[in-house]
Amino acid sequence: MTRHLIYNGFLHLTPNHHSHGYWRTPEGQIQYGYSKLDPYIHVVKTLERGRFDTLFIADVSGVYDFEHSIRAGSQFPSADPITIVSALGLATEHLGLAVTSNIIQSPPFAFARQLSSLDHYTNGRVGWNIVTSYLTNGFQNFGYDDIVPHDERYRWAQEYLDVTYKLWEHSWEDGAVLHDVAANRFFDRDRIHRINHIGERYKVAGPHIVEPSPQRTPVLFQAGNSTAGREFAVRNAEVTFLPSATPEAAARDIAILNDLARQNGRDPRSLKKIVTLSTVIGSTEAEAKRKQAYLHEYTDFDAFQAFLSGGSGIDYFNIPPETTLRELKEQYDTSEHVRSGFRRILERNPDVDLDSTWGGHLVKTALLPGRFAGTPEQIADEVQRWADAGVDGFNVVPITTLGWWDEWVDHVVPVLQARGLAQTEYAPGTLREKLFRTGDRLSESHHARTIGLQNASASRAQAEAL
Ligand SMILES: Cc1cc2nc3c(=O)[nH]c(=O)nc-3n(C[C@H](O)[C@H](O)[C@H](O)COP(=O)(O)O)c2cc1C
Repeated sequence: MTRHLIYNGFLHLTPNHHSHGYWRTPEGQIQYGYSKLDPYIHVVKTLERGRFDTLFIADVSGVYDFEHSIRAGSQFPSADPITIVSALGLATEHLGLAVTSNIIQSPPFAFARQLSSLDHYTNGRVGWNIVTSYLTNGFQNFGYDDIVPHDERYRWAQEYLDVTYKLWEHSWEDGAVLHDVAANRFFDRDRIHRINHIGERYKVAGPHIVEPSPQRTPVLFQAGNSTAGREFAVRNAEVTFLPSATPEAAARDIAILNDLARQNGRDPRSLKKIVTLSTVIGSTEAEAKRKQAYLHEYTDFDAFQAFLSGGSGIDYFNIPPETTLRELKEQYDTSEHVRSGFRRILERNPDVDLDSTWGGHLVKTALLPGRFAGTPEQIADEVQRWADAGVDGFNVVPITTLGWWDEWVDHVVPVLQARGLAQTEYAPGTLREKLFRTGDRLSESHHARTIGLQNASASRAQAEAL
């Protein structure tokens, strides 16, 4: 393989991630096992068999709406991804394990401690999908009356990250672990520092209370393609998810991000750009299309609309289906929720007619899983098109989060491997080393490394007084 394309298995610990309504088919009922551990063990073993880079667990900390998403089990309920990582780590040897965690649900000190612990227990295979949360109900579950405005969430996220960076990268110097029996020193207290972070939202003394893990900072994943989202990505992310719906759109999005990275003094290659790949696999094209039609037939459009409404802040149920895409686009541009979402919908079809109606568009393009239906060879062609546009990899979206992966691994992966589009063996080392081949740690020029500890000398004095 000339270029390492990244493959993430994308799922959510919930009955229905993106195939809203499919649970009503005999095939979809495998999702009844969503709250058990064993089916996920099978998933990660399958992903590892298929040499996937990472299991990527999505998460929300609230409900999309109180009607259809609850009735249909659409991203409701949602178990905490962090709780499953130790178990999945034990069942695997190489697979990266990336969890989504938003900035509202746990204070940065507690979260940094959890991720350091997991990075130890998985020998350095942990990643973090940094999200700011887009659900109003999510904010209401953590003491807010309403969603915090979009750009303010990104400022908040930066402070949250800065606290975790100080804990992961700066609280413990290299060489702090001594195990020196003769000197009676397990640790070198002079190399372990309080961080004394005092910011707008957080006041955290430290020191970090987990010793540095193999990667220190977990591999940083992020999505968000608004202006604020892109700035956040080039400052922090190592892997970013593009909303691009076509290879042409991806090439444009990549060029914008690369320019921004360069302006920020960052090597654009250090930021991997990946897209969503959702497929229906058939042994013939006709079979794939039949399966896609079946998926479509069982789509629960009310649940799908609730999902779109909760994420966008636009109540589609109160918008007449004859509303034009142009009118909706204007609302999305100023929405406090997900700004790049509607752009993705528009770009799915580059020739989209802005004067066409929302109702027509919904029916035509509802299917996230199954956006591309074809044979393994056709899927490999599609992968090649994206790779040629410059994307670094894919979030593979299954039809059902449980059970479906064998089909991909048995039928698609061998074709991808034969064409040099997927790895046949894992590289050794931590997740970061596997993905970037530049070592276990974040690069020295990354903001997390350069931020240092303000008042480092004061912190050292305080550390001495520990
Ligand atoms: C592939 C992908 C996965 C995402 N997963 C989650 C998730 O699990 N939880 C979440 O709250 N947001 C998730 N998001 C939403 C992003 O975190 C972000 O809110 C969104 O991309 C909009 O950002 P923007 O307004 O800067 O464009 C995901 C987005 C993408 C494209």
